Amino acid sequence: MTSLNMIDIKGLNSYYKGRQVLFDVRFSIPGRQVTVIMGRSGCGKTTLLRHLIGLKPTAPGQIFIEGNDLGKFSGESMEAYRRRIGVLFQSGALFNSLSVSQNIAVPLKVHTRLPDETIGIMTLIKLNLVGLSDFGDYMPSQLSGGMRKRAGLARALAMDPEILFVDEPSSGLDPITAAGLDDLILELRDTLRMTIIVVTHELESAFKIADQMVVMDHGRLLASGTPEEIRNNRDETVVRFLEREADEQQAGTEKYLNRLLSR
Ligand SMILES: Nc1ncnc2c1ncn2[C@@H]1O[C@H](COP(=O)(O)OP(=O)(O)OP(=O)(O)O)[C@@H](O)[C@H]1O
Repeated sequence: MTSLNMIDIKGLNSYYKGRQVLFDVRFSIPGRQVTVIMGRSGCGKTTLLRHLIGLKPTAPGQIFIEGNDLGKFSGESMEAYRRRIGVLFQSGALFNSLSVSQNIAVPLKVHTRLPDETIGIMTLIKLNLVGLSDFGDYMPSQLSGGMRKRAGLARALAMDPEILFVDEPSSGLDPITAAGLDDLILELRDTLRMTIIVVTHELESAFKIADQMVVMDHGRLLASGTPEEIRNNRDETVVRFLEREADEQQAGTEKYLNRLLSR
């Protein structure tokens, strides 16, 4: 028996006010692996993510979740799907007026009727998972960028999602903190066996965490495959993308190190 993919995207097109930004995108996301969606700024990664989490209607084109057409989900099925997914947005998207613990408790309060005591315990478990056990009472403004990302991740994990979507985990973080977040993503895949979809333009991070990669360019799928297959892809546009990103990333790391050394 062939195993079912967690998600199949078939001929997805997308528009903002009549302007087409995704063109016939098709690929599959296997379960319990890390799939990385890569591409330069503006190529449509976040838009694709918005379709995948049901924030943008899929027609024309289809997205299947374990074989079921997302576009045909009833309100109830969509609610059930949302309970199965966790999303870490680019900014971390924490509520600034709530403490870290209160932020993590939000999905549990919205989606469950669990007593406060149970929610408190579950919140602690998630804080521990992301290495923030001592920071539950802190306000988001008191945290560093990396810690805010971790807190956002803890909130995305609050409902024990089967599928985790992460938008640009490294954005705004220094390379060392970003690497720590990559390790955490791999740990979630290995220990909790989650299906993880990461959107990024950071090459080093992408090759470190991906089981499967998808490269997008101007709203089109340029290539997909294992990291090995992408690295060996001889298509001119793919090669150019990888070389240019590597140069830019190197420049970014050098800039960071120079900044550190000049302090
Ligand atoms: N809300 C919106 N309204 C109109 N156009 C949009 C909107 N969001 C994105 N776009 C456009 O859609 C295209 C794809 O944008 P998208 O944000 O999906 O790309 P991206 O690859 O995620 O970029 P980045 O890495 O900078 O976040 C871009 O041309 C962008 O200008």
